[in-house]
Amino acid sequence: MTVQDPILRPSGRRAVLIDGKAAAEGLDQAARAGALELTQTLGRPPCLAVVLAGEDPASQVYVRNKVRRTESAGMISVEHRLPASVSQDELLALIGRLNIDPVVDGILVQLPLPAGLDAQTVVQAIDPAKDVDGLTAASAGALVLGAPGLRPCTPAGCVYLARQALGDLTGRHVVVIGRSILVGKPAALLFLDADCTVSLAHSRTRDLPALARQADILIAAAGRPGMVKADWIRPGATVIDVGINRVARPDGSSALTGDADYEAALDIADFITPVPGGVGPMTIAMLLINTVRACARRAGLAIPASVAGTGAG
Ligand SMILES: NC(=O)C1=CN([C@@H]2O[C@H](COP(=O)(O)OP(=O)(O)OC[C@H]3O[C@@H](n4cnc5c(N)ncnc54)[C@H](OP(=O)(O)O)[C@@H]3O)[C@@H](O)[C@H]2O)C=CC1
Ligand SMILES: Nc1nc(=O)c2c([nH]1)NC[C@@H]1CN(c3ccc(C(=O)N[C@@H](CCC(=O)O)C(=O)O)cc3)C=[N+]21
Repeated sequence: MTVQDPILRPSGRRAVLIDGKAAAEGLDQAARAGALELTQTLGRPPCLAVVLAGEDPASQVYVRNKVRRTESAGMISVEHRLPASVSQDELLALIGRLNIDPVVDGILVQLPLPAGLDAQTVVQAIDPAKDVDGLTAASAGALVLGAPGLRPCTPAGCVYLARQALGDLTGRHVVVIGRSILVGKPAALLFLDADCTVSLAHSRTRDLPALARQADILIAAAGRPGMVKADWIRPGATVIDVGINRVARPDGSSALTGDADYEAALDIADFITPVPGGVGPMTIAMLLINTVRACARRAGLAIPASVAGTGAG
């Protein structure tokens, strides 16, 4: 598939949805096959430990789906839910225990952490061999250097979905909105690795709508519902919507929505990821794949063939 010249685009055609849920199911199968192979060799399944402090809504959605999918991929999921009042020292002590626990292969600390806790100190305490989120200095350094390592899951999912829609990404202009350590910054580096030309935008960027309009691929990762308007999107562009925002409905219930004005974007973009059903499921798929990889590496085994060509890095 290629992006069509906007002039040739038949009027009235709507954007093609990039089905993150279906892509994630395929990757989950690969992770499952890898987990089975490791279980047979090691006599125990790969194990992911998740630390959730406080009540961030996007994190709650993540944890719910992650536990289910880790288990259905034949891996063990251990959850550590802590109150928002947990101290930095308690959190560091827990990570210390998980680091030395021989049957824990992956450690993920949900971000953002509650106020008063220093996310950098906590994340950097994770053993890089277990850093399935790809956030430690060792993983981030490997990403910058182009060395092998565990890559951040959400950005890896964005690249995967962009490739699925567009094929080779060489030379495409990618505008990433958001520069967090979790999403925006590593996304910029991964698209750079895919030979894209990358602009990294943030809250101090001047004339963001004009910059966004130059994007062949627009990555929306600001956490601002509806921020990306129709006139921010170049006709024929691909929109990858990372935002997971819980918004109140008039009837008092709540819905998940992304950072793009989705309905309006459908008339302008050629390809778009929905929320839900886009990047979110891919994040979990990449996490499962990273857990299989971490488990194999820690045991000194080859990466199982089923996951070797997937993910990033
Ligand atoms: N789908 C998924 O799997 C995942 C989804 N998410 C979601 O993605 C979103 C972003 O997450 P995360 O990166 O952790 O969030 P952060 O809050 O850590 O970072 C947000 C970034 O967006 C920038 N930003 C905020 N407002 C604006 C604005 N008005 N104009 C331009 N830039 C802006 C900020 O700029 P500055 O640095 O200048 O402050 C910052 O760099 C959230 O909705 C989160 O829930 C996150 C992880 C995974
Ligand atoms: N250290 C860390 N790493 C993260 O990757 C991380 C994090 N902290 N904190 C929170 C955000 C958010 N996040 C999501 C992942 C998947 C879905 C997900 O499964 N979304 C489904 C939701 C479906 C539904 O349940 O409604 C979808 O979009 O289709 C959501 C949100 C990961 N994050």
